[in-house]
Amino acid sequence: MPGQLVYVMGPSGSGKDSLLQLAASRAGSQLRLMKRYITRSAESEGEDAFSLSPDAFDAMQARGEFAMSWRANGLAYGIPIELDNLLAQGHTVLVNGSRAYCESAVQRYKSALVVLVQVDPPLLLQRLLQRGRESRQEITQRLARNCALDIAFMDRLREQGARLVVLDNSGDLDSAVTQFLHTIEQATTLERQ
Ligand SMILES: Nc1ncnc2c1ncn2[C@@H]1O[C@H](COP(=O)(O)OP(=O)(O)O)[C@@H](O)[C@H]1O
Ligand SMILES: O=P(O)(O)OC[C@H]1O[C@H](OP(=O)(O)OP(=O)(O)O)[C@H](O)[C@@H]1O
Repeated sequence: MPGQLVYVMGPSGSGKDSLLQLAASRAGSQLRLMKRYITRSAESEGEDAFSLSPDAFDAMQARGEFAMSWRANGLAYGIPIELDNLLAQGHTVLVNGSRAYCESAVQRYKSALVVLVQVDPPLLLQRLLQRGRESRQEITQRLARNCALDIAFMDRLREQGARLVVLDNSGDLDSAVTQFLHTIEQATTLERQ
């Protein structure tokens, strides 16, 4: 039985990492959360990711050790090729993705469930400030990225036949995670019928 990729994306600060961590802890072994390789200092708060230098990242990429990779926010992000093994073994795998990369992701993983996390815009700045990981300038750049992204990607994803779900995380995290897990359950049940 093939596995299911759940590709989660959304603006910085929308709560992707929080949703993924809590969903993975609630679901236990039923879900696998891919740990990312990011050229971000290991000291940075928040996401449990492998930290590596840009040169080390480029070397991994050159060796084909990433199933997916992209660059944004002055950083490089890699999803290890182990993802393909987990999917082949039938696992449901969660990935913290990128909106700018999502069309490439769906081209490679055609049955992916794409979850766009959304938050009321006024909340976004508040949450990024609350997280306290980025400088005010970096926060401004991340918010500006949202405006620069071509929102037609959602229509293009649907034209590609992608399964796209929008998840609102403006309320409490627990409710959003419950909705997220329910969405995954529905998608994996449908996929396997
Ligand atoms: N539903 C929520 N309610 C309140 N705070 C939240 C919620 N979801 C996430 N947060 C907080 O908002 C900040 C950004 O969340 P994070 O998961 O890092 O977002 P992303 O990974 O999308 O950048 C963090 O400080 C996190 O604790
Ligand atoms: O193309 P975009 O949708 O804008 O995403 C760009 C990158 O930013 C986010 O990661 P990161 O962990 O650096 O930021 P975040 O935790 O603040 O989302 C996201 O996971 C992507 O890797």
